[in-house]
Amino acid sequence: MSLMFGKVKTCNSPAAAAAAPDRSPADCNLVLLGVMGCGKSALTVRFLTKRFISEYDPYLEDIYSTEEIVDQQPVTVRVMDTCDQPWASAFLVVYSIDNMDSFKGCQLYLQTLALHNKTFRPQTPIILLGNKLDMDRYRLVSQCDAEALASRFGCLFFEVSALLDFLSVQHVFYEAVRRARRGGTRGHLVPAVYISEDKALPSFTHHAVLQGAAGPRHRQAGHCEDFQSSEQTESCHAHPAERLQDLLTATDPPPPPPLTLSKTHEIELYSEHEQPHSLQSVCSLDDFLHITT
Ligand SMILES: Nc1nc2c(ncn2[C@@H]2O[C@H](COP(=O)(O)OP(=O)(O)OP(=O)(O)O)[C@@H](O)[C@H]2O)c(=O)[nH]1
Repeated sequence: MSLMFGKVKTCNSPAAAAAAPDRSPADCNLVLLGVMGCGKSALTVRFLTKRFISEYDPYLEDIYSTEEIVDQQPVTVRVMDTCDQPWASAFLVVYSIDNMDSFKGCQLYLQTLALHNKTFRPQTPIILLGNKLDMDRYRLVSQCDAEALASRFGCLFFEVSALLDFLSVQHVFYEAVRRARRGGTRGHLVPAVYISEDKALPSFTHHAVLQGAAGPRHRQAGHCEDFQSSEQTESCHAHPAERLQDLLTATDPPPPPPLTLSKTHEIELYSEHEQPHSLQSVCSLDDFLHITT
């Protein structure tokens, strides 16, 4: 699979221009992890475009870049929606508050990331993010449990609704940028780790699979009923902690894969009540989003 990068759009905002007249923005790579359907694409698109779009093609992955001003400092934020990039400035581990399996999936991600953070300094910030707050009446994951999990892994915790609330979503992404800055993780390379989020589901998927950056993205669900039992499987489906440990024992992190730029389009995105938001990407938004309406 070729990797595609969104080209950084020209910074149109006067505030951005005033804040950084003569220096290029820092980069911040945010990676969203979470099981299928927890709302990673919705959060990504909400942050990038201020809009909520209800349906996406789940097989499309992409990386988008946008220039933002966070605490008066310009930053180029690259958002990677469950991609297999080998580096991240911060991770957003997402679940849906009305889906307990998605929350259990987060535990596995956090365990895996915690192992990674033990080995490498500076630590890569992690945010546990409960999505679909608008579904509160169907809530299955309590705030209390989520706070406890976040505290266990030393990460921040937020609940948002990609459907209802742009500002809260923006706040979380900005907070990730702040944490990445504080942690000094700018430009920090981490080993190539690919997490197949579908297989990370403890209850209705097979196994969490960590692979090199070029690894495929598996979609088919397996039949493992018990997360613990995945430890006893063959090596290609080993427990993620074991696979990660293998990766971490390598002295040199693998180099990033070559970047392949495809067509570039300037996309002008309008929401009903907002100013136009300009975003340049490697593909048209319609390629990325499967808009059914
Ligand atoms: N009610 C509600 N629905 C949401 C919210 N965010 C996402 N959804 C819906 O949840 C479904 C899955 O959202 P996606 O953004 O595609 O989830 P994903 O995690 O990217 O899924 P994959 O791409 O398959 O991994 C879609 O039908 C969205 O419309 C939210 O905040 N509230």
